[in-house]
Amino acid sequence: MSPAGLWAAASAPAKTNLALHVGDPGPDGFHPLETLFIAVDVHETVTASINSHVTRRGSGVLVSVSPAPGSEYAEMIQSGAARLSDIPLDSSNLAVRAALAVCAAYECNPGIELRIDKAVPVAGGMGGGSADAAAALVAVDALLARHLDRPRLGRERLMGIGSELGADVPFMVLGGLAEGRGRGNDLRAVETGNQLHVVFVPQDQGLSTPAVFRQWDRAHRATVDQGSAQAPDPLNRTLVTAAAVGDAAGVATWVRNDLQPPAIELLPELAALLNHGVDLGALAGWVSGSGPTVCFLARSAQDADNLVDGLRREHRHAFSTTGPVEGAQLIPEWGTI
Ligand SMILES: C[C@@](CO)(OP(=O)(O)O)[C@H](O)COP(=O)(O)OP(=O)(O)OC[C@H]1O[C@@H](n2ccc(N)nc2=O)[C@H](O)[C@@H]1O
Ligand SMILES: Nc1ncnc2c1ncn2[C@@H]1O[C@H](COP(=O)(O)OP(=O)(O)O)[C@@H](O)[C@H]1O
Repeated sequence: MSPAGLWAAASAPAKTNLALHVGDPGPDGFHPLETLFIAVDVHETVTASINSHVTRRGSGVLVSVSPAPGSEYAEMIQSGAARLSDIPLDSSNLAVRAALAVCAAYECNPGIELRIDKAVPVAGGMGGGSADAAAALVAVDALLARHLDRPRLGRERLMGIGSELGADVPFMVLGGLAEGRGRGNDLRAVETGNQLHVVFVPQDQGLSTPAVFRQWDRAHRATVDQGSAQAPDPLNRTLVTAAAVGDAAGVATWVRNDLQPPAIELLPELAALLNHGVDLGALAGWVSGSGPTVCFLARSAQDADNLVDGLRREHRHAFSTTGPVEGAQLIPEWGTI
């Protein structure tokens, strides 16, 4: 706890992509995307406090990570399917980078301690590190505004800062359902109605996002080499409308992830799992983002629970979520702000 007793906590959701259309990379190596993000109700929580002792150590931001009690991630740690040591605790941690970026915006680093309560499996294509960054942006903004008695930077400015940290970070601040273009950080919010029920099946092994994009490149080398770089296909408006109104059958028909084939090339067992979920009653299955977490769409909360039960009977990790949910938020009752 900070000597001044000043601390703030924020949560941010995980995501999947109901559409992920990839174009040929530009000179910076990044791939232009057309994507439809949906934020789901599994959350990372970041608690930030001021600790002047921390300024004398390293970057001036200290981070610790614990599995969120009761989360599937905590179970994965307990069963040996995931290791906390996969998460860096130095200045490459996305939450640390986010805290430092907010400090830079305020031109002040009084020494900050971060605690991450992690519920989102690591390197799974669910944007857990980006959610940590988004929650840290919101928590540290509130903390420094109060510490310095200044107005908060606010959501728009935090999304701009998040853009510099990673392609997914601005969406984790925004949340809901949103179309993403460019690197995925040029966002347009979509108004939504009913909720969708999505079952996530995390894998014991992670996949590196750059490795999956490189695998995609191998299959598309011909067009890049010929100097005829292809833009990503535009989003399917029928899918966007179906997701907006919570029409699960419509989403199941049109869901599309261009990174799924390269993810399956890197982890071939994903193909059988995708078919198996549909055999167990899912409306559709897809790889979440760059994978390897697999998602299944269920018609109802009951169908989602039945699917989770079926998968868990086979000793798989699985949990059900709903979305869209809101983006990064302060948790007033967890802080002194
Ligand atoms: C694929 C997606 C889909 O939402 O997320 P994940 O499923 O991995 O969570 C995103 O595009 C990833 O977002 P994020 O994980 O924030 O990526 P970044 O840190 O910005 O970039 C990591 C690396 O991915 C590659 N990258 C990322 C985004 C993009 N539009 N083109 C790319 O080629 C680059 O090699 C980059 O160095
Ligand atoms: N706070 C963080 N939590 C998890 N991973 C992090 C974090 N900060 C940096 N990383 C690094 O980012 C990589 C991707 O993590 P993550 O965001 O969970 O996956 P994905 O990009 O597939 O959604 C990890 O393998 C890890 O090395």
